[in-house]
Amino acid sequence: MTKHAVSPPGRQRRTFMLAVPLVAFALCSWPIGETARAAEPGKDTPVANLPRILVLATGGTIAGQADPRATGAYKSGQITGEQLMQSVPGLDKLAKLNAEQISSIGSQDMNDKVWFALARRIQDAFDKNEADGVVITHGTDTLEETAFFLDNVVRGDKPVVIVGSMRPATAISADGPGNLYEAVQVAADPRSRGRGVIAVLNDKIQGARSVTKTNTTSIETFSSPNDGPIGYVDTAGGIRFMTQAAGVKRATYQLPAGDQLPRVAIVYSHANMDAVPIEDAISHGAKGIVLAGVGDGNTSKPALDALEAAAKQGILVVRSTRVRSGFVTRNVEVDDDKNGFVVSEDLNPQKARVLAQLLIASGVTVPAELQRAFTATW
Ligand SMILES: NC(=O)C[C@H](N)C(=O)O
Repeated sequence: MTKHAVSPPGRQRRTFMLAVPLVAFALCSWPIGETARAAEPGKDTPVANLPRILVLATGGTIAGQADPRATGAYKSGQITGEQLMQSVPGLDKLAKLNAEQISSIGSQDMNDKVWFALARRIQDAFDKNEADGVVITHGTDTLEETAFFLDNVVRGDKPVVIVGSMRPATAISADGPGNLYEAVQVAADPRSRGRGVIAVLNDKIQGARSVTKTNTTSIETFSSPNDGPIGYVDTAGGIRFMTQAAGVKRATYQLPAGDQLPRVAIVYSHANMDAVPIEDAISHGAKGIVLAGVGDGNTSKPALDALEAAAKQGILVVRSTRVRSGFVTRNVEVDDDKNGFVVSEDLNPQKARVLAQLLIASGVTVPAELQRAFTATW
């Protein structure tokens, strides 16, 4: 050890006292690029300069209220979007807000009618330049399907953010107000443009293709098993985008006329699987069948035979998986080329179903084209 390796105690203290303010100054003035908060509207932004955010309320637990029937019981979709916004202090400093009620349902009741109404309203608001961004308040049960549907049918690059909560508005430590605040923060931020429909819950920003609900009741429920969040947001630190969302579409498909998508069934595979659920789906008029297969989108011999027969009848058969992460790959244990099947890649069964519906509605039948539609750019 040299004699300079250990400084005398007085010098150490002086160096330390000098270093602390220097480091603090450096940290405060460090240019933090994408994380910079300057782009975000704040308390000093004049109202006239605030972005215009259209809030479309659909119901869900975020709008839920306690039900006296039992402790912990509640009903979804009890309060309006307007009431929800009023319960969040400081929201009006982030954006000029305008709320519209599209529906008041738990998202277990989400349906094509509400999807079409949402898609048409958002498109109209963007086409007529009525809004700089949209926030959709939604139940969490089917939030990922709505996000994915809208990503495929709403054109443009203005932010569309979907938000929900796991605890009703009347709960102790309700997560809705914080989530809504962060959703508006993200929708109001120009850096959110061009990222497709994004979900904001519990401080995470996640892409429509990847995001999925992974826990029945915890507030830490949404994750993106194959690629993780695209960014983070919190009321103190602002927004940090880390990466681009996978497979961003923001419209490839036209909304079909009317307000209904073609019937596509999801068939869940398991041990000792027979062909009955597949035959049922066909007899009820399914135009497509998505297999929530075991492993890499596999299923039993009788079920495979029934699916092959379905594909021969012109029913679109998509192999997905009941496994939470990973990809379903073509022609591994199943001969997709021979059977006329499509694989869902990373799309879970519920999202593969939405895409199958849009493809059928668009009249796409060429196998290579169908398969291409399921393949994301990574
Ligand atoms: N946390 C929730 O929002 C669940 C509720 N069932 C819904 O999806 O509307």
